[in-house]
Amino acid sequence: MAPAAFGYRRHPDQDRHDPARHPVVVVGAGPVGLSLSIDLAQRGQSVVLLDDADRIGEGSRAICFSKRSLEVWDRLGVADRMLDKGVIWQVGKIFLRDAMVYRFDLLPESGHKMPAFINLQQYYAEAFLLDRVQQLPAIDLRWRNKVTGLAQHNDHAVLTIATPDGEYRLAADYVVACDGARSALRGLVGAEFEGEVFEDQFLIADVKMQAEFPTERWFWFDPPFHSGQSALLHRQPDNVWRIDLQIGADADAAVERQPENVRPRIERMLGHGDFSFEWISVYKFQCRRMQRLLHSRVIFAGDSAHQVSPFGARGANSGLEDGENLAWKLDLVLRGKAGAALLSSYDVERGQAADDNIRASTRSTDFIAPHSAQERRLRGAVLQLAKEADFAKRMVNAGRLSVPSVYDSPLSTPDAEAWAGGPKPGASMIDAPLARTDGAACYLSDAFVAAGRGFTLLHAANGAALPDGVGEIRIGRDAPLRDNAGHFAQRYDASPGAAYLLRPDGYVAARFKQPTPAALDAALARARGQA
Ligand SMILES: O=C(O)CCc1cccc(O)c1
Repeated sequence: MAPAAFGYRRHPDQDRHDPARHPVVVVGAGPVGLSLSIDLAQRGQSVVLLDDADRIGEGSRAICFSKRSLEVWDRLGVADRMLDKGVIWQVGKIFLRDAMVYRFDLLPESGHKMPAFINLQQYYAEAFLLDRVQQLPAIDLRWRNKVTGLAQHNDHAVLTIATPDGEYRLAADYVVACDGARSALRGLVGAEFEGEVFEDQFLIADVKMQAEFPTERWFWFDPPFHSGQSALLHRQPDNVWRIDLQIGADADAAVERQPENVRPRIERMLGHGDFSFEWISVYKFQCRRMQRLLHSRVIFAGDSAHQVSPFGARGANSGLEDGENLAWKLDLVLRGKAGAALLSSYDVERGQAADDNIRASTRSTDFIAPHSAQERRLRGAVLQLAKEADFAKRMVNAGRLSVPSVYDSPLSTPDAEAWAGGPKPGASMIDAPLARTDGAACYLSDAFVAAGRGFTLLHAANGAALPDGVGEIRIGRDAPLRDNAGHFAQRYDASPGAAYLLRPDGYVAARFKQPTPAALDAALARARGQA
């Protein structure tokens, strides 16, 4: 797909002597910056969104978007388009040479609005997000605005921005850096990435062809078509297939990415030459993060803050989760309804998530690219055993796929009662199928949006008085929503009277078997960073 280009337009801010002041400036109009801007705008904030390019990203880059990301996008009003265009999948298969050793299903149960994953080229995701941005007048998107300078003050930051008309300055209460792995803002705050860059290299090719492979994730160790290395295959829309081939530490990236050198590798894999290239790149796995995501008035989200290997699909998905975690907190802080403690919890929670992701990504990278002959022998034994033995299947790590982290958070109220199941404080809500009083089917995730996407009390109708400003999802025989199939009761261990206090990002702040007004008030204050 030819990338859509957007024109630079001079803004009146550029003619001011003193910098214009805005509540939030988001830097970077990739999936994370676009989604965060939409979220903030939907919460009533005005956002200036800057991008140094004049077009959406070329090449496919991220392709796998998780259930959690789709739930975020559903709240932002864009999931339908992503689902319509994307290819839905939930099954993965792992092969050793040409024999399958392991099969997994990422969503074996029904009753969820969103699928386990979709594959969708990043340029489509960005195009759909941009269309949504254009429906929201609160977002002022400025192309070819490149951040070149930063001055931090007590209660604001001032950015210097280069444009085709020269430089201007812009002040913001908060700047959110969604400007990607090569973040200019990370350099401007003087922060470095800390972590590992792995030596092994991978060749990515997006190949256009007619093929009958099922819509599943296929991963090979030591395949006959690429001996001694690993390979990955994913279907994308428009008959485009993502192929990742491990090419080792010594490969010359500049030579390997030449189409005439890629072609024979792909022909060996497919057994024919009836394809064309859409995109080719070579990358090294990196597992690293900034030590702090908050730098005074500049907040980092997505690849500017942390990087992981593509395997596991944690890059874009964790960036979208950063955005969702930040949007409601920034909104409350900008409204003067919460203070610095709430923003600090972004650093705590998303820092933990970055560590989880880096840990998972490092483990799978070590499995895919062993460091020594001994590690390679051990891996060979695990793969052989995995054909028969369940314990060995669990040890095969070809990049387990992105799941949301469970936060050990200062915003959570620990359980005071014993629960047999259900999402615990710090975990994200789980979807469930429900019915309205007229019998129409809906999902718990729909009810959360309908309740206003603020703090929400989700309860098995208990007559509890709602704290001020809290939305409600009431489920029960005499309530607006029914749990006819019992999925809600089972997924939430929800006996009559049980209540979950949900945060605006759908995470559980607290839960009670029989809440009292005092317990709810205390949990709410804590979840707002006030305790
Ligand atoms: O299936 C996976 O583990 C992720 C696939 C993926 C995602 C992003 C880039 C890429 O080359 C592969």
